[in-house]
Amino acid sequence: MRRERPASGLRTLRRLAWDRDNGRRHLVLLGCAASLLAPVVPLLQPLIVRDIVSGAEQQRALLAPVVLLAAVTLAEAVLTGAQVYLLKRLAEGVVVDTRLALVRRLLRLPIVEYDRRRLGDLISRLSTDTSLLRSVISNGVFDIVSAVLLGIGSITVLALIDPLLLAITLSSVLLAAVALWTLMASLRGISRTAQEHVGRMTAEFERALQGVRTIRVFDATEREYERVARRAGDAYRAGLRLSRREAVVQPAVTTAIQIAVFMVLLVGGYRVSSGSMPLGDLVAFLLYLFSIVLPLNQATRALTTVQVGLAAADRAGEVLEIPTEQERAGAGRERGGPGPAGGGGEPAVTPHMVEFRDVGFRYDGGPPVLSGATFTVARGSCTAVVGPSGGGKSTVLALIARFYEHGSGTIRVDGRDVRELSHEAVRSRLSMVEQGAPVFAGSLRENLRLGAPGASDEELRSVLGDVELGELLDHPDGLDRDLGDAGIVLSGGQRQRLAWARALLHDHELLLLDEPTSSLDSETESRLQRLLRSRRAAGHTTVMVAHRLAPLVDCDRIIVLAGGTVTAEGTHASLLRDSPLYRVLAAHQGLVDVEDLATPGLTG
Ligand SMILES: Nc1ncnc2c1ncn2[C@@H]1O[C@H](COP(=O)(O)OP(=O)(O)OP(=O)(O)O)[C@@H](O)[C@H]1O
Repeated sequence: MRRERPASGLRTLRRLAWDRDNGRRHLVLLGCAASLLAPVVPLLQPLIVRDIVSGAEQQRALLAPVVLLAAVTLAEAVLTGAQVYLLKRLAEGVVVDTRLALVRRLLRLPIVEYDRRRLGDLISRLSTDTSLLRSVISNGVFDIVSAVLLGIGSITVLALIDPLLLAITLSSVLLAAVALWTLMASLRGISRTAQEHVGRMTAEFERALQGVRTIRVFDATEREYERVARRAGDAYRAGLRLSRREAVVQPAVTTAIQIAVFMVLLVGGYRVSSGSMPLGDLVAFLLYLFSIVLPLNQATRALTTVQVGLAAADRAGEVLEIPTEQERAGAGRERGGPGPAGGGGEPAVTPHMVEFRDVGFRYDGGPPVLSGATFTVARGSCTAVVGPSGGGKSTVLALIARFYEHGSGTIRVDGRDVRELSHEAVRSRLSMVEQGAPVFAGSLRENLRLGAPGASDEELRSVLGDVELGELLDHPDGLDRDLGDAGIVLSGGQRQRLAWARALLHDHELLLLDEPTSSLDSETESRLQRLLRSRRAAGHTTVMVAHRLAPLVDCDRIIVLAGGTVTAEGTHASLLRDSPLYRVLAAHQGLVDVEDLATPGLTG
């Protein structure tokens, strides 16, 4: 089941901009100060203008108020510049922090989370959603604060100048407030839906790019385009719903202000002409009205931006609240080095490098994949796991590497219950060649150094020779050669040998191999087997999963896994004698005569 904890965008923003002591608090405080100061100038300006108008009417000296007006206007320009810079800086900081926090967490999630989620959607949270956060801070929250303060200040001054005109103004502005309130109630939800559609579109597009060759061959380009287009259409429609709400609100606010201005002009003009109101008061009143028009419009836009940004922060927060692999498993009682279960005293070397006792496992609520699986892998041995497709062989390797938490029973690695070890401690004992042998975009050197960052170029060249990849060094760029996305410039066999080279360089005591020779010719396969024999001679342990039995015949022990349980184990020779299933596998690969299949008990 997908776990969707409700995440609060506000909480996420607070965490990133304030809680973490990352030197950004002073920016937040300065931003707040600038927002508090920003309304002061527009509040002062009309009062000074009123003085100037009255002074002109009464033919008083105007120098002082004019100089004051110039100083206040200059101060406003400086303040605005400082505010813009501070807020942009704060916004960029929050965006980069969010991105880093997301990447940090996204690289450390339990493997099961990657199984559950669409990678494209996770990428869209990192790119599109975090960009939306920027405007929340740079022209969102603080604009609203300034506008509210300016509004309160203006209303107070307007009340002092003329309460009747203020009452007329407020009744019109109430209309705008109702429209705004209605919009805000729904904006965040619609925006969140729009962003989810963008996430799904990215996921569909990523899927299409990943399988672009297959799509071409099966003439499915147009159908794939339709899939992406459907998601783009969903995002477009959600965007339109958003725009429709905004389209109602913006004019409602503007019209309300215009009505207020007309009413003030009408009533104020009448009162000035009848002598019950000084002209300076009417001018000042109108200037105040105009001075809140712009911030009010700005605040309307800012409220929209904030809602969109908060929806984005919700989505980022959702990921940030998924516990990492380590957090979910609990910190692991011990992070330490090799030793027997229970620990204490001098670590003893146990005879088994891997031990499965009655292990039961199912993927994320699916059917049982392993049930009561029990076997051991002797230290320094080469052990193979064979069996029908889908029988759980790769799952065994995944559980040894602790990619998933097993349900029941006990798994020991190097004599230690894996649940007592941290994930890092388990993995510090092993190397792996995965099925499909992933190669990373980047240079040959970067790929080789993935698990051995300190390896010298000499060591890299030597290991390439060991796995028969010396030919790659003939390229003019040598170790700097760019291997393209997912190692596209390499052949399937080269990619597999590169995965071998990487695992050998990593050189840990336990080597896990999942179908490691499926793309190799028999000569290269023999060469790699010799490498395994020398590792075995050095006391290292190998667990190998393979369909083809030929490369496994000289393994010390072969485990036959079918239906999630170990049905037989022994050497190639003993299994041919004792395991009907193994004989069937061997016969289908031409390792024994088909007549042998007639042996009694074969179908049992
Ligand atoms: N990440 C996953 N999420 C859900 N189910 C999975 C996952 N990986 C494997 N399975 C299921 O678990 C079962 C065992 O898969 P596993 O890959 O371990 O088999 P296998 O013996 O290695 O098969 P093959 O020889 O074809 O590689 C299969 O039924 C498969 O569908």
